[in-house]
Amino acid sequence: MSDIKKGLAGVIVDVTAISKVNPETNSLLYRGYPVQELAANCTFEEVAYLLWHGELPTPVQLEEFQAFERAHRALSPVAKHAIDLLPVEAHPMDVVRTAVSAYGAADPTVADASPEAQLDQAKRLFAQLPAIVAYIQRRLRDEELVEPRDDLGYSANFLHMTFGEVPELVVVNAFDVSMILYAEHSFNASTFTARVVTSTLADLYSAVTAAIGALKGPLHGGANEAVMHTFDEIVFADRAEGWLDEALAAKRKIMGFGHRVYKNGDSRVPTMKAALDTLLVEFDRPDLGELYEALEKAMDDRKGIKPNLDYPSGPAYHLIGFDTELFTPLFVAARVTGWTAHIREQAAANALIRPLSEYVGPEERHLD
Ligand SMILES: CC(=O)SCCNC(=O)CCNC(=O)[C@H](O)C(C)(C)COP(=O)(O)OP(=O)(O)OC[C@H]1O[C@@H](n2cnc3c(N)ncnc32)[C@H](O)[C@@H]1OP(=O)(O)O
Ligand SMILES: O=C([O-])CC(=O)C(=O)O
Repeated sequence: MSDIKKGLAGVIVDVTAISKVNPETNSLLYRGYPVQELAANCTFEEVAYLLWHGELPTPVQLEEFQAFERAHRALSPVAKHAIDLLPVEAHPMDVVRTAVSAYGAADPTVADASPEAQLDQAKRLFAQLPAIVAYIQRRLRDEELVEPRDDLGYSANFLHMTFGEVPELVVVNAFDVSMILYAEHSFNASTFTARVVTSTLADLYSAVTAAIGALKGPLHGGANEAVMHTFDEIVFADRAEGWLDEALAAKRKIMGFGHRVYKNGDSRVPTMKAALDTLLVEFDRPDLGELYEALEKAMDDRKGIKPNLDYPSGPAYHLIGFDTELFTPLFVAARVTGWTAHIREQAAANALIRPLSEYVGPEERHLD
């Protein structure tokens, strides 16, 4: 057997200038800036701009970008129609995947792969995703669609479209931080998927739709949902150790823990945990904080495995008021920035991604 790296573990497949994940220093840089600094000082709109353009926007550029985003916030009739055709009980990740695909099929620029057209498509998808996700949430609760407000920033408007009101600033800020932290993470499975699709010269929407499919799985983005199911199972902090022992004995994977690249903790967790702490205070839920810490400690004691970003994000989205099934679609709304930055980077220096495999099936044989 030749030297096969299962899951491409440890394999460097290309270069990227978008983000740097460094497990040795436990750091994550977006275009050179530490993500913690961006989360403390920038809005998600500024970070999106940075990921696409390589530089933070000047005040004039930011104003232009905000005006564009606000002009494309209303749910597209095609996306709405596609959503309305699906059963209400369909999983929101399947619905968001379908809505993005339908939106792309109806875009007359879909076949235009020029850098300018792809940037425009990326920015429109960025503006559309809050409308898509908010509408899916409202439909699940049998509530009417809420029109966007153009006097609000991205996150405040997202929450307004979801809940029909703008929550306290502390909630908007925690949500905005989560969007920034989820925006980009180098060659993770969904981003790599987007790059593979782009490498065939398929359009941006095909690449994003495929990436949404890759994100859905619980080993990747689906873990933020699964974390909440874990908390729902355990309920009380003093049951965390016993629950964990049973789960490990049953060889269950504990969702929200472990990472392919970080082996000593995820660089984004302290920032997201701080945002979660503000929500635990705001919603007076010390019990959830105790449960969070009890499971984290038990997992560290038993396996020495640390939480990843999905661990604090799950309970944060729960406190903000989203149904659990909406957590991964929120990840989509954030990661569409990273995916589309990578799609444009792949397209600009393309090579078809087509690795080899070692054949282990039957030797050549013939029909009698
Ligand atoms: C935003 C994101 O997408 S972050 C990732 C979100 N995913 C999750 O939280 C799902 C749970 N975690 C996992 O399944 C894994 O940690 C992964 C898939 C994220 C990373 O996996 P890999 O790098 O392939 O690590 P691998 O699965 O080889 O784990 C190494 C060892 O740690 C164990 N391990 C790793 N994570 C976990 C976990 N969450 N629960 C229990 N055991 C774990 C494995 O069972 C394995 O043990 P073994 O050597 O005795 O077989
Ligand atoms: O990098 C990964 O493999 C998964 C991850 O944390 C992300 O996509 O944010």
